[in-house]
Parts: sequence; C-alpha cells; structure tokens
Amino acid sequence: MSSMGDIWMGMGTLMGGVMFVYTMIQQFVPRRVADYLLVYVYRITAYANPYMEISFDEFVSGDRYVKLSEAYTAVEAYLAPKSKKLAKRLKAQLVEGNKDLALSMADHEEIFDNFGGVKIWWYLGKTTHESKSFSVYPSATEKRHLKLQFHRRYRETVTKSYLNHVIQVGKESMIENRHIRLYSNNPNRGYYQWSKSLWSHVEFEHPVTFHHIAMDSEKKQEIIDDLETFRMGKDYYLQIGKPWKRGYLLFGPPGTGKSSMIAAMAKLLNYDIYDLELTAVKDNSELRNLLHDTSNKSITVIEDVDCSLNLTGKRKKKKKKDDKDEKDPVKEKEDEEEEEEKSDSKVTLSGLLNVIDGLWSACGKERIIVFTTNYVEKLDPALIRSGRMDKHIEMSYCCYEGFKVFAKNYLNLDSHELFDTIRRLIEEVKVSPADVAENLMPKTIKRDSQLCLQNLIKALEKIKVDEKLKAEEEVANKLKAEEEAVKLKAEEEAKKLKAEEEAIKLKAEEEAKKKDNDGTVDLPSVL
Ligand SMILES: Nc1ncnc2c1ncn2[C@@H]1O[C@H](COP(=O)(O)OP(=O)(O)OP(=O)(O)O)[C@@H](O)[C@H]1O
Ligand SMILES: [Mg+2]
Repeated sequence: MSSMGDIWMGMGTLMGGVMFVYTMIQQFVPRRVADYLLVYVYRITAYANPYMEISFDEFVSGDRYVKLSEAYTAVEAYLAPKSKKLAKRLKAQLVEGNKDLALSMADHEEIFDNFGGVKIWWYLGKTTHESKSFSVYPSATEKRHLKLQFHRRYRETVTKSYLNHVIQVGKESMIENRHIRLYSNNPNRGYYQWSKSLWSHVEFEHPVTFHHIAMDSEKKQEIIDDLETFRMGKDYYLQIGKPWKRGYLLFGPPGTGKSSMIAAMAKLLNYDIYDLELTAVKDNSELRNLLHDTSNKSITVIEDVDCSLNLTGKRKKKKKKDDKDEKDPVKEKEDEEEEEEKSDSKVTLSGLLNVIDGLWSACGKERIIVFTTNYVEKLDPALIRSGRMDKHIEMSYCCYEGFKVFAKNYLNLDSHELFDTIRRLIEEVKVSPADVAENLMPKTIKRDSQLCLQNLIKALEKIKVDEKLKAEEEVANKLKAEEEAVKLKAEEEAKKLKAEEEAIKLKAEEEAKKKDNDGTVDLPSVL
C-alpha cells in the first residue's frame, strides 16, 4: 500500500512538471494565454488529486493569550496508542508525573488509520517562526499541526462520524491518563510570567484517599455519595436550571483533616485543585480573572477563609444595627464601604460574593469551591448560606472509629487487646486526628505495633490529665471570679448605704441650720 506521503510526493512531482512546462510556454505564447492555460492545468490536476485534508493547529487564540487547542490535544491522545504501534519514527519524552517514557509520533511522521474500511492518513507537521522578541523558550516559536488526509468520496463519513469518534475516544483517553494538577496563584511566578497565566501548577502527588480519612464511616459515605451525585449530575443540574457547581464548607479545629479531605475529594473525582491564596490577590477584578481562568472539573480552594478577608465586618455591623434598632440604609451602605476600604485586604467580602454568584457561576461547569475555617462562627452568614456553600462538613476530634482507620492504615491492625483502653480514653478526651496519627506512627524501623499503641495511650492519658487540670483551673477561676463579684457587690452596697446615710445626715444638718437662721419657733398645732 502506498503511503499518503508517496501520493503527495507524486502530486508534487506532477506540479513541479506543470510549473516547468508553464515557464517554457511563457517564452512562446503571450503571458495572458499562458495564465489561462495554467488555470485549466490546475483544474485538471485537482481533478486528478481526489484527496482532501483537514488540519488541527496546536495553538489557538484565547481571550488574553494563545492557548493549547483542545481539539489538537484530543486528537493527539487518540493517536498516541496508534503511533506507538505504527509510526516508524517516534519521539520519546518524560512527561510530568509519569514514571515511564511517553512515546509519540515524531515531527513530519505519518500514520495510517482505518475507520470501517475508510483509509485515513494522519501527518504531524511543524512550522518554525523566527521570533522577533528574545525568548529562552525555543518551543514558543514552533507550531505543530495534525493533518488528516482522505479520499473525497468519504467526506461525509469523515466529517460527520470519524471526527466525532476521534474527539470522543481522545477525550476519554485523556481522562483516563489524566494527572491531577495543583494550581496556585503565586505572585512570584518566576518563569510562568512569560505565559501570562495567572496560575502556576505542579503535579499533585498527595497519596491520601477517602480510605485514609479517619472519621465516622456513615458521615464519610455521605460525603462520597454527595460528590458522586454531583459528578453524575450534568443532566439534573440542566433540568433544575442551576449551574453545575457545588460549594463545600469544611470547618473544625486544627489538625482534624480539612486539607486532607480536599485532597481526597480531588482524588475521588480526578479534578484539578486551584489553591486560591486570597491575601495574594490584588483586588476584586484580579479575583474575577483568577476564577474565570480555572478549568472545568476542578476544585477551587480557599483555606482559612476567616483569616483571608475581613469577613466579620458585616456581622459586627449587624450587631450594631440590632443595638440601635433602626438605622438609615444609606448611612449603613456608606459605613459598609468605608469598613471594606479600611480593611488590609483589597479583596472585599462583597467582591467575593459577587464573583461566586456572578461570572464564576455563569461560565464553565463541573466545578467545586471549598472553604475551610477553624472558626465557622466568625464567618458572615451570607458567605456560607446554601447556594454558596451548599454542604457544611464538620471535621471534628478523633472518634474511636477514626482511630480504627489509623490503626488499620498505620499498623495494619483490626483488633488488639489495647483497643478497649484506647476506646475508653478517646471517648473521654478531645484529641485531633493529627495527634492520634502522630502518636501511632512507628518511630523505629521494627514498627512495633504494641509500642505505638502504648505511645498513644500515654499521650491520651496526658491529654486527660491536662484537660482535668485545665477544667479544675477553670472551676477555680470561675469560683474566684464569682467570689470577687460577690465581694464587689457587697462593697458597692456598703458604699451606697454609706452615701445614703451621709445624704440623710447632710439634709438634717441643713434643715437645722435653716431653722437657726429663721429664729422662729414652731408653735403647737392646737394654736
Ligand atoms: N481525619 C483525618 N484523617 C486522616 N488523617 C488525618 C485526619 N486529620 C488529620 N490527619 C492527619 O493530620 C495531618 C494534618 O491534617 P490536615 O492538614 O488535613 O488538618 P487540617 O484540618 O487541614 O488542619 P488546619 O486547620 O491546621 O489546616 C494530615 O497530614 C494527616 O496525616
Ligand atoms: Mg488545613
């Protein structure tokens, strides 16, 4: 079977011959007649060449910068396994996050595909442009394109069925081989600056999954079901007329697994993570651009949201309003704006709310936003109401079930004689899963499970003693405060009594003085 390259080579030779004849003819006939003849010759050669081509460029123009074409990457993914089998020249490279070498078609290589008897040739072309500006990235001036060639009699089949098939299979393969990325909006992006992207990324290699998360199993299953329902919810969200997005609020004391939970969520859904550092965001408009630049199938995370913004302002104002009962709404708005201006962060609460409700909701799909906080009570209720933060998940102190997850994962233990002691202690004290994990970690190469459990028991007992001491101290402090309050009250009452007595005494003295000054004597009333 002749390759498409051979066919094109043949066509090239033919066209070369035509041009040679054209130059010769020009010497004998007027130019006008020669051009006329050339048009006919082209028509005849076009008729002789029954092949059509469609090309996919590697880069397309985006809103603000040139971006990788989705269609190109899908075709590339479709061709990858075929290239490995069929291409004579392959390109090998180490792809971020992959241990194995990735083999793909080399530049200017061609492979053949068969779609239900229709023959298709794929060709990987490359053009190189001289860049006017200096760049240390030579690849920025190289552009590739994938070209498919086929007989024009299959035009319908190729444009209607084959291309859909290629894109679908390509996308499925991309999802299968996808590596999760962790993006961050680091202002010191270094070399990422050249790409004008607001986000820089690294491969996300966190090993945690839901299997490792220590918490009540029913609660864990509920979260998994919620995420799965969201993932499968494309048609449902369309039906109810809501953007395909969901907000999760993770709250709880430090070390209870909020960040670990986000990693497990990303692993379960195979979504990228966008770690949004709000304090590094210049203003509301940059926040809008950042969220606009997140991709579908992603989780945008704002950790410790209470520390990132002045989110307590509104609440405080509400309290003030309650105190005074009525307040002029214009004045209230002015106060709000003033308070937001005074805040250190240039991203405001209203800015964040607007972005979540507005542009971010209107563009893209299959996106999750997660807020974490240690102090849920500090957050403005507007920020965490349903529709913004749809599901609130409390990450709490370690329970016995949580401990069992650690025991299994860390020590491969399902049961042990010390479990009962641990159950009793863990139910009595407040210990974070992070502390349980740390105490269960083997500290010797021998990995002595008994020793690890004993370490945990010791730690729990110490927490119990500390908690008891703290509670006693609190009781003592309370008692002391109460006694002082009683003493203070008694003193105040004594002072008050003394003041009253003095006032009576003063009054009597004044009256006596008055009588003396008048020189009158009261006569008996009978007169
Ligand atoms: N529920 C949990 N399940 C499994 N591991 C946990 C859990 N909670 C904490 N850990 C362990 O403790 C470490 C710290 O947990 P993590 O960073 O997820 O806590 P956090 O709630 O995000 O804390 P912070 O509020 O300080 O950010 C993790 O690396 C993990 O090993
Ligand atoms: Mg955290």
